[in-house]
Amino acid sequence: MPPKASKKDGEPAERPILGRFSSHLKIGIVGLPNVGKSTFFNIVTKLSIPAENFPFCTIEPNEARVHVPDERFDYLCQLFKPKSEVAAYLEINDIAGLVRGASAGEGLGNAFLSHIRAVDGIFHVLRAFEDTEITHIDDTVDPVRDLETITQELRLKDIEFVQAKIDDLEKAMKRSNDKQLKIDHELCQRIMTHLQDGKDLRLGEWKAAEIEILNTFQLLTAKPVVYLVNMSEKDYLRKKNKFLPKIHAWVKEHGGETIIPFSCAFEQKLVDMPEDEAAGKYRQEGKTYVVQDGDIIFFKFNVSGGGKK
Ligand SMILES: Nc1ncnc2c1ncn2[C@@H]1O[C@H](COP(=O)(O)OP(=O)(O)OP(=O)(O)O)[C@@H](O)[C@H]1O
Ligand SMILES: [Mg+2]
Repeated sequence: MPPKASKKDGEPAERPILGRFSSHLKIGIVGLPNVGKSTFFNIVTKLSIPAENFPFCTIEPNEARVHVPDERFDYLCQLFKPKSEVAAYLEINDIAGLVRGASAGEGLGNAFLSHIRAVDGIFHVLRAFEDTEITHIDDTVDPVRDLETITQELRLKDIEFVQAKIDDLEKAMKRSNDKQLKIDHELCQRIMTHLQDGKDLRLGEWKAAEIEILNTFQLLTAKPVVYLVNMSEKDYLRKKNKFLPKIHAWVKEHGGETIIPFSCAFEQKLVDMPEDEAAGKYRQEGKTYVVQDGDIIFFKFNVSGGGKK
């Protein structure tokens, strides 16, 4: 059962999270080619899959499990000294880059869809670093255009899926008077209108019963998203990037999800350092900031890769 939206006096209603609820969470790294997805994957998982300067370097998805550090878990273990300690982990999938027209077979075609369909949430990596040596599939660095490209492709794929569902339901409705078919058909039509209006499904207002049906579809635009803004080391350290305000404005207008600015270039350096040296550097410089609901919250990473406020 998905959590219901609750509303305390004066507080805005919390948007329910669509999706599968399980103790085995999978997150997919999504974005245009050559934006730093595999580099990010290598940094978080401490692996070394190919992350080279050419589009479509990744074809097959790479998967890894990462430990999620949590000082509350450590505290409880110290307090209760349980016989076994099973800490939380997250499965991360590095997915091939998407391009404009991907939903119709451009680039690496449709294979990416099953990979995105299989995850519970999306890390959407955006390129906000300028480097003439690193090819951009659309020639110029423009993360807001890239956001539009990716979200449009995901929406188009959802439209295709829902249209097929509507066609199937209409065929079934000719053969049977089952009330559930009518309910599903009406919901699919509302989903379709929502998508055709250019809106992602996770931003819709759905009733609990509708969420249960929606969750069986595993639609791409229903998945929760965190935006990872990959900037140059210099911008990251001075906490300034010319694209960030525009990205922030776009995200605010399209659901206001979490934005995490970071730098693959900076993180890469730290990964290659001995832990003590990296920890020292993190303490000096390793502050990042999260932009959520218009607020900028500073927090420090710790060396094992997790963030704590
Ligand atoms: N912040 C950054 N500053 C400079 N260069 C970067 C930065 N982030 C990544 N790169 C470089 O960009 C190139 C592409 O990175 P990567 O292979 O990780 O992209 P990708 O999104 O996985 O691409 P694909 O979809 O083609 O697999 C690499 O040469 C990487 O070193
Ligand atoms: Mg890659």
